[in-house]
Amino acid sequence: MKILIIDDEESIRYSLGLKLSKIEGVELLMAGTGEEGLEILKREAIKLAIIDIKLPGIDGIEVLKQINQIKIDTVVIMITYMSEVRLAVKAMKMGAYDYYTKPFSLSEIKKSVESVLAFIQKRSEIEVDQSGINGFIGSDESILQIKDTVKRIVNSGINTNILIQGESGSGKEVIAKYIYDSFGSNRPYVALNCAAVPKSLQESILFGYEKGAFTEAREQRIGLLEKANGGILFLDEIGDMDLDLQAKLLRVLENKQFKRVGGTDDIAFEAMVISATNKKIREEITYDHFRLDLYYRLNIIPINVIPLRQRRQDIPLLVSHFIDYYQQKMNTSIIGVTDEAMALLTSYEWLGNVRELKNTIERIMILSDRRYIDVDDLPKDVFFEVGSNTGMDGNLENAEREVIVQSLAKNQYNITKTANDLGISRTTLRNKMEKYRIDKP
Ligand SMILES: Nc1ncnc2c1ncn2[C@@H]1O[C@H](COP(=O)(O)OP(=O)(O)OP(=O)(O)O)[C@@H](O)[C@H]1O
Repeated sequence: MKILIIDDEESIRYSLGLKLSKIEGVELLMAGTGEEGLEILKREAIKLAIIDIKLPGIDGIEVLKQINQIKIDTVVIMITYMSEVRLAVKAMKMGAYDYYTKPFSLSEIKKSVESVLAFIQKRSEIEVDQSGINGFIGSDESILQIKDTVKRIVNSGINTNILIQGESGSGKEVIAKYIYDSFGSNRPYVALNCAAVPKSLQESILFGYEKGAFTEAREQRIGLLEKANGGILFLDEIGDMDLDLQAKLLRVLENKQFKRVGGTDDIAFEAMVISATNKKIREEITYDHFRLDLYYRLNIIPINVIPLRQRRQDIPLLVSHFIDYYQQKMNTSIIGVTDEAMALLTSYEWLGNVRELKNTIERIMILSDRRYIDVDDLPKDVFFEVGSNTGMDGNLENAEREVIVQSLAKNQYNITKTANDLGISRTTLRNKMEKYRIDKP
């Protein structure tokens, strides 16, 4: 399994590398900057990335953001100083698996990495077939409206263009697939994730090329526009499309034809174009990062997916959908969620939207051997973000008290260690101990 360490401190790369290289089957890669690390992440199948938050150039949080965008399923662990634990907690909300605080014990990190690798191994065993998980689940009014819009598009039989906007992880790709499935035919479905492909390669991938068009073009290659003919072209993260290419795409959409790179023949283009973006496209237009004319062409039918926190009634539905799915795949003991845990899951902010919820359930299903997911199975950030809301009812308060008591006991009532473990500040921990009348025994 390939592990990538991104840290600008050579001594950390060296010592961590030396320790982790003792784990059997591990291949280590190193990067001193976020940019270098991202290059490696795009090129290699990295299973685990250990990333320092503070880096020269783009920082660890930005690297994590880009990992989310290019949709690789690398598990991420952040490294941070105690004084920056808040950033690490933010990273966990963005999908990081865990964080280590400096200075750390190398032996503890080795142990922890071994258990993460066991988790990754177990997860890879169930990743054989994810098709069953692709349903478009939701009964919120906004989701029903989207389903209705899709029905109308299908009934009209017209090849229109659709722009899906929504936060990262809210289900834009799921909707694109849902549209495709709703046609119920064997049309082609071709996708390009603009964030995952370097801008310099986007054109040749989309348009294809003729033999000899440029030095590396040793033979003719058919592009995605051609492959999508008669079907659907899904342009994911359209906000990351190169500006020159935006102009060329606009011409294709207007003229309904194009030429391969280095080619002279016009090729007809007749397909539905579905684009998606989590960027605020209006702002991108203001900053001249995105062409207004292309926006109008793509946005014939707008679909806006609202964040999960604005359609909380869908959370229990999604939770049981994911539990059922993983239950069947892994045959785990978990078959449901306690009321207290569901209350927390429903109140949490889910800044990473459905993706974060799905990852949370998957992780608990792999790690827990209970029958019902309970409060202390939940990641610490889910627990404490909700726990700090004032409108918490008695049950949740009891649950929070219990987690604090357990964590204090585990850490021999060491305030710093416990606060660190729980991902909250020492002051917050002290306040909570006072509120719940928890005294040192
Ligand atoms: N309504 C839904 N029903 C079932 N699963 C969903 C739903 N919405 C999202 N998911 C799941 O959540 C994860 C993220 O969804 P998806 O990739 O569609 O998000 P996205 O909006 O395209 O994200 P990004 O902007 O980062 O590309 C996927 O694993 C998907 O299966």
